[in-house]
Amino acid sequence: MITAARLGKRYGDKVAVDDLSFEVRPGTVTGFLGPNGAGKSTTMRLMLDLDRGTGETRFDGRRFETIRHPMREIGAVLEAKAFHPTRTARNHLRMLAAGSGIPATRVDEVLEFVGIAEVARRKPKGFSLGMAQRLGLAQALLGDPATLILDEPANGLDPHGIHWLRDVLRALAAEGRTIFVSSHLLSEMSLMADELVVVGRGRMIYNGGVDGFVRSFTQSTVLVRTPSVSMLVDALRAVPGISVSAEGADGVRVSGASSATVGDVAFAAGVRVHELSTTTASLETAFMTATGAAEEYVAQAPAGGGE
Ligand SMILES: Nc1ncnc2c1ncn2[C@@H]1O[C@H](COP(=O)(O)OP(=O)(O)OP(=O)(O)O)[C@@H](O)[C@H]1O
Repeated sequence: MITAARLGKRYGDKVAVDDLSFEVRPGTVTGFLGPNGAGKSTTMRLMLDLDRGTGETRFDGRRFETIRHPMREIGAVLEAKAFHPTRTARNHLRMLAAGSGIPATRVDEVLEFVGIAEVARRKPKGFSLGMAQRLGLAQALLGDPATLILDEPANGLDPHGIHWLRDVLRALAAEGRTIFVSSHLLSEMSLMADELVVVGRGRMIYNGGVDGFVRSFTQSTVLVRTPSVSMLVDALRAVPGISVSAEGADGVRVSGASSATVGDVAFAAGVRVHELSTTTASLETAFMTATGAAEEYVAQAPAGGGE
């Protein structure tokens, strides 16, 4: 369990992280989302005592600085390409293993596990971003830690790599580990994460389950197909709070009511229904709504768009 309490960080006048508190529970993948510049990397650095700020983070009740062999308890990758410039990938890991009392045999095990055993005798300098990400994950897993903190681990991975990462993180969580992972890939996050911490301009926007996030920041709608569109529209318009719009020749899109309510209204009005389905918005839509006002860097619309 990670407990982050009142984390804060300023750069001059700029508040990068503003009083953030959250918990990351074992057995779950917790996604850390936020627009560019929202304070995700700074928060992760604060959690690992790599930056000075306010507040404190505890890992199973203990502060990072009091943990004797951090690699054996907390695996972290904050920068994809932070490796020794002249050592081979394998030697880089062997050196880290030796420093933390981890047997050298574990190095080949993790290199195999992340799928880069073939290039282990090359220098990471020449690695693609995807290969570097895999080496980073190998490094994080070296000490078989119960906690993983990963900043944008999917960045640079191809679709197969992303799929693989998702399976790996879910499997590691299923073993009871605590996994905190930031990402910009929202569709991936919706498949990978159970819980979310969403920040904007350093502040907490949402902390809770993925489904709850989508429900809180989007509105699901109900689609009805019926041969009696006008009868149904009249019946629905009589109900306060419901709004309707046409969807093709035989469809009605309904906002502000559950499918059960819509079905009951149709039944009471004697309207035959051929389809009744709920459309839930995506995590991406929820993210855009939740963080729209908290975006740090907003691109200008291209000039001469010819609207
Ligand atoms: N060393 C620094 N000096 C000054 N400002 C900084 C420094 N590092 C970060 N910041 C500022 O703090 C804020 C948070 O940055 P941070 O890198 O933590 O955001 P992020 O959510 O990780 O962004 P991204 O998704 O783009 O990686 C930003 O406004 C950034 O410009």
